[in-house]
Amino acid sequence: MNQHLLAPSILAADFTKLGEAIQLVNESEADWIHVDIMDGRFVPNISFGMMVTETVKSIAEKPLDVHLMIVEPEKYIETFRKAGADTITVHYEACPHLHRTVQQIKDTGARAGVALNPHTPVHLLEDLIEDIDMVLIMSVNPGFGGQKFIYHSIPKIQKLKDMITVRNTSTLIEVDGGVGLQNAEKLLQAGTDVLVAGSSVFRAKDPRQAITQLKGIEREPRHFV
Ligand SMILES: O=C(CO)[C@H](O)[C@H](O)COP(=O)(O)O
Repeated sequence: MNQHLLAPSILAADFTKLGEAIQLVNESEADWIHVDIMDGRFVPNISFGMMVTETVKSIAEKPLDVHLMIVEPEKYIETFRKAGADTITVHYEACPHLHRTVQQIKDTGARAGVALNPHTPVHLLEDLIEDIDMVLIMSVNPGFGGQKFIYHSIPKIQKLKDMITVRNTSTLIEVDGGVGLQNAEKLLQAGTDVLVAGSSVFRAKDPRQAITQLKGIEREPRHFV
């Protein structure tokens, strides 16, 4: 049995009480704080940027998992690292020179993640998987919280897990979008290491209890055939 990580996404928090939301995560069993950066170009929505990230970092007691849903992410990697990002994830679809961008993230000392939109197949990472610390499988189309989970993400996670197992790399698999108690066990069983949960934590009646429940799910290792 190996324990998964949980990263509550502050996109779903009440922004008038963002400090309280961070405090709640600080005091909980959650592992990371997921920070969604949206630019209104790569995705149709605009969220927040480096100044909010820096403010979150100033009170966060857990690592910041920064997901850049932006075009030309290579222009902002050092800035987000300085703002406090511990993991920086860029989109496959936004990076024509992904190998270079991954190295750029690593050079800052941050963990390097690559996100795949729902339509992007995992085999496209075959020639880069050894260099990536984490692959983020988007299980909704990026841009908004509270969307319906796309079921096809599960076989995709299994394929990615098989690729990671064959290559014997320590790459983590993170899943983001529509994640909650209703599908977490299946996601973990398929090979997920990190669950991102927005609405299912911050829109829950009792967010603290939601975190405890999402962390409490156990998984047996999936046997590779
Ligand atoms: O990246 C995101 C949207 O682009 C969010 O992190 C994700 O959607 C989480 O929100 P929810 O758990 O409410 O689906």
